[in-house]
Amino acid sequence: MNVTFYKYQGTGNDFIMIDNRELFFDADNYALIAKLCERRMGIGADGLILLQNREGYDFEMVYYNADGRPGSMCGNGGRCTVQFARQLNVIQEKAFFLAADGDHYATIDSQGQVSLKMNDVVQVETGTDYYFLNTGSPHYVQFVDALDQFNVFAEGKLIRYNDRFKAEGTNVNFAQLQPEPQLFVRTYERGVEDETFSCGTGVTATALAASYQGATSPVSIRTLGGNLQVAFEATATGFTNIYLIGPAQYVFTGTITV
Ligand SMILES: N[C@H](CCC[C@H](N)C(=O)O)C(=O)O
Repeated sequence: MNVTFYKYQGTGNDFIMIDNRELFFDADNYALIAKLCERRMGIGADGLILLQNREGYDFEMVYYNADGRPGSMCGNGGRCTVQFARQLNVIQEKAFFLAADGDHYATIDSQGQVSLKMNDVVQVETGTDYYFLNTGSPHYVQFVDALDQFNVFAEGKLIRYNDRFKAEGTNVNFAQLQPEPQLFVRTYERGVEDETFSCGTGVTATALAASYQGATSPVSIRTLGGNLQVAFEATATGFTNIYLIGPAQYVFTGTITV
């Protein structure tokens, strides 16, 4: 079978996008998805996304981590799927779509920046040296010094595989407050099991955590793959009106025989 795919990236978090409106691609073939995401034997990506029809929505986003397993919400992938839906003429500059964590609204501005509304965060666990919250995916957030030199892979892996998290996994974000942009974030991603250049739900979680350390909305964030913004309002126990804003870019298209 020939599979036509589109490669997209959002601040360096890269995805294989497949137009599956006709359901030609077997969404349960996790081994094939892992193979396509593999960087030496396949196309190479941090994740794979199927764009599908869904009644009552412009489209549905079906997201898989690079290991082939169905993921939870992916913020950069969500922004890329919105841009992909526009390339396919499924939407113009506004979208209402379904993802793993529920409904999402998004808009694309004239600069190509995609603003994605994230689900409300109802609670934030605050530990002695960490925050733990769910922004569509689970995120552990720790503030550190000298983040440029920090071993994100080794330290992130230790937390992701500790007794608390090893069964379900968690994404692990390390962050540093700085003058401009306000925040620098690096993320070890579950399901990729490595540091990625950027993680949208992770940047969102870290911006919310940073508000307890004095950061104010909108928070500007630097990742290894570019800059993002997160806007939000605090509630009694969490946050509402959360937006993840940044670029989402088409890279190339191709066909692979599987
Ligand atoms: N890169 C994604 C996160 C994927 C979440 C996934 N790694 C998981 O929780 O299993 C993002 O931009 O939000």
